[in-house]
Amino acid sequence: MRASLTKATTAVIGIATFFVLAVAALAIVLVRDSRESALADGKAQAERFVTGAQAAVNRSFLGVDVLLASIDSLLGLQTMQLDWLEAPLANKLIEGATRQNLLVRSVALVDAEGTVVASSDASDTGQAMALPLGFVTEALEQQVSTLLVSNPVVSPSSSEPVLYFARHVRLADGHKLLAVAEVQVNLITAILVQGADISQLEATLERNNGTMLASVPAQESISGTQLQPALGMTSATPEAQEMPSRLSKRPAVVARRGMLYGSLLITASIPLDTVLAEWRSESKMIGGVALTFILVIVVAGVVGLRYLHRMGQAQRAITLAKTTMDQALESMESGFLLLDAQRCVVSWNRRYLEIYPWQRRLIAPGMSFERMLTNTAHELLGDASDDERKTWIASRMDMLSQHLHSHERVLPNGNVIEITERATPDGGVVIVYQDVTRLRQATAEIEQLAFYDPLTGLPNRRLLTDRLQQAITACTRNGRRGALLFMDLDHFKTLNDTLGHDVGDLLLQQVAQRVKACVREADTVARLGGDEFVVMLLDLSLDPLEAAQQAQMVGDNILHSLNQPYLLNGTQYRSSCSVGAALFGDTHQASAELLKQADIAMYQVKNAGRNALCFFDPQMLAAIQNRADLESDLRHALTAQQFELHYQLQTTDQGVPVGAEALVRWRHPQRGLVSPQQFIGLAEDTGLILPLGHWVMQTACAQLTAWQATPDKAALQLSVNVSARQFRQVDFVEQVRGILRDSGANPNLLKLELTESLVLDNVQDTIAKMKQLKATGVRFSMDDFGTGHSSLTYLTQLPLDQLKIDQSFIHNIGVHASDAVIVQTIIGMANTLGLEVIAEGVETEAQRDFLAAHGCHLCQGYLFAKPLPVVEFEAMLLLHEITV
Ligand SMILES: Nc1nc2c(ncn2[C@@H]2O[C@H](COP(=O)(O)OP(=O)(O)OP(=O)(O)O)[C@@H](O)[C@H]2O)c(=O)[nH]1
Repeated sequence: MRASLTKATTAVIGIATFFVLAVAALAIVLVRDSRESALADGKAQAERFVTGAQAAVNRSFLGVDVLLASIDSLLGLQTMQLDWLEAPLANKLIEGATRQNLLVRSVALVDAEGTVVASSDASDTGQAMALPLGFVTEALEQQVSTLLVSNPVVSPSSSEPVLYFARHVRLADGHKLLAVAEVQVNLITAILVQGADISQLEATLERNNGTMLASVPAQESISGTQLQPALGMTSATPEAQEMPSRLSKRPAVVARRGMLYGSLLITASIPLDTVLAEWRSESKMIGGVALTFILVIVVAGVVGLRYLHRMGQAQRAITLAKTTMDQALESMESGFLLLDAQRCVVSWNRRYLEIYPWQRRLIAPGMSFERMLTNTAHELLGDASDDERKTWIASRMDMLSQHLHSHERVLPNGNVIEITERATPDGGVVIVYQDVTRLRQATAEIEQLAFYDPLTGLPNRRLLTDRLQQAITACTRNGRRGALLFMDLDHFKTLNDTLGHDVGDLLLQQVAQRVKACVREADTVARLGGDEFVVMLLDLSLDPLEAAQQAQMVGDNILHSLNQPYLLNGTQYRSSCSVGAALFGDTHQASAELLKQADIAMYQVKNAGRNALCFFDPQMLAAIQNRADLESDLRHALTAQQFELHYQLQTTDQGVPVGAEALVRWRHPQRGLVSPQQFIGLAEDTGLILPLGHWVMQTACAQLTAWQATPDKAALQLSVNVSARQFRQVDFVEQVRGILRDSGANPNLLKLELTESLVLDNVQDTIAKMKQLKATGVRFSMDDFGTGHSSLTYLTQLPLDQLKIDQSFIHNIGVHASDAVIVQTIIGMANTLGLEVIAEGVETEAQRDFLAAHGCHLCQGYLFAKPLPVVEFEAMLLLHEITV
């Protein structure tokens, strides 16, 4: 393409140059020819002129010659002697003859001395005639009388330049006389010009030796002088020549003609300026036209070259764009195949051949796509019959014609190729092949992560919910039943805590395997998280009872399977699980609702002792709903100031008040007074125990401060229960100190009651915190003592002040002998350790007496007082009603 452009450029330059040269050459030829012709015309004109002048001057000179020659016979000189000549008569005769000739001014007859013998002007007779020197002698010495013409001289009579013409005549006595005619030069020049009107013409009458006799224009200054070069006579009618003009010496065409009279000739010079004047304007015109042509050719050439240059630029741009496009296509991550409107291959890229390596040996521009498909069919459908292959090819061609845009194919190597087809404006098709193997793998992985539990590979909550919703819809439609088994491993936390999280994971994986083995393929086993699994059973009986039996059977199988020993990292382990079951299919329920039902049933099993299966009971749902409502109310109770403290008296066995236990009460606007048994557990589960505990501590300390101001109550101690969560707070010690500081209560009167389980949970932390608080004066009592696994070891380490015997033992005094023994032991232990001991739940005098008899002199119980609001409590103290 580039070479052809270069050729075209060269051709344009060549053609333009050729035409320019041709026009220039033609112009030069025309100009030269025209010059030649102008010169020829000029020469012809000069020759015509000189020929005419020659004839005219010859005629005039002949007239003068005849006049002079006739003098002889006119005067009869041949028959007379000189003495016989009668001058007056001769004068008259001569005058008469002279008058016949217009050219001649006068004619005289002179002797050898130059004296006028007779003359047309009678006055001259006898006078010496002023002839040029030697003229008379030369004329007389002629052997044969011929006309002799003198050089120009100024006539003495007319003072004008004249020429003298002379011829001698012989007298009878042998004397020679000379007949002389005087002719004015200007008359000769007039004859010479003949009225011709040739611009800047120079005409001369001269001798062969160059002596000029007359000229046009008249040149008196050089008249008689010799013109150079002397032209002489070469031929009778020599051609005109280019040479300097005779007078002004300017370049000219010069023609000449010899006269009848020997040595005289006539020249005509026409300057080249005149000759070539017309040629010059013609040349200018030719030059102008040629120049115009040349300009047109040059402009056309330049336009052509510019067009070619632009074409070259456009071609370079196209080439660059094509190269860029080719590079882009080659570096494309996708395969690319371009088909024309006839579905034949136009182009493809490297990636296409990487995806379809078997096309390498076959593909070629112009090959039909159908043929390529035949090749592909052999690779993709190795075992297929010819008919199957043909069908495959036909369907593929069909797809191509329909422009389905995008579809996928799996190659024999497992790669997934997405094929996208787009129609091109010229009816062809661009097919893009993208390897989406990784994308599909990633999608599958994402799906796995989104819908499956990574630990067990089981469907997760999301997928279960989805499938459950579908199953509920399907069951509602076909009337069949399904069941949901909600499973939670028993005491799984203990396994985690004892053998570690990794071992816990192993158990979860084995549980997943075992549960899967207990159900059919169509059923779903999912892990919700932690140790919670759900089994969704499908296609159970239409009859609800039968369906429940089928679910029970599967559930029992699962329980049995999970009860079998596990081998976890070489350690044998036994586990069980609790299963809650819920049937679905009779009405359309939300999946969340069903899950909740099965969950409730599972909690029922947990409460009932675990390792069993229980179907969902609607009453249980009501209880749970109630608990949820209570929780919601509890959250608002603090801000709504619905809590209050009641105080239960602590006294000596003699009824002397020593203090009180602060007990929290919830006065609900609708429910009335809610007992702590109903809400303390809930507050602990929800974490609300923390703000509640803080409020109790603040209120109790404020009360202590208030009592300090009244002498009868200033010594009362106040016991406050502390929950485990509250005590475990990192800043618990700080909180108590802060409350004491803010309230101004005496720390020695504040007694914190801790349970055995709290203390045992983290003995070291408990001791540390107790010691810190003890340092500020706070006292400690061990609540519910005797119910836990108390050991002497930690009792000795704890900075306790008091043991509080649990009311269950007090209640059984006199009922179970063993409990009475326990009470005695506790009292003994307290005495041994130097601790105070107090009994709670003292309701009878017998109990009080038993306790007093065995050394426990502090009591709390209905026998002395019930828990009372502060006003009533204080009123009770005032009335001293304690008279037991
Ligand atoms: N190993 C392991 N433990 C987990 C995982 N997810 C949650 N857990 C633990 O599973 C335990 C679940 O305990 P719960 O079901 O609440 O209590 P439990 O000990 O099984 O007691 P019950 O269910 O009342 O019998 C918690 O200790 C969680 O920390 C997990 O992916 N792997």
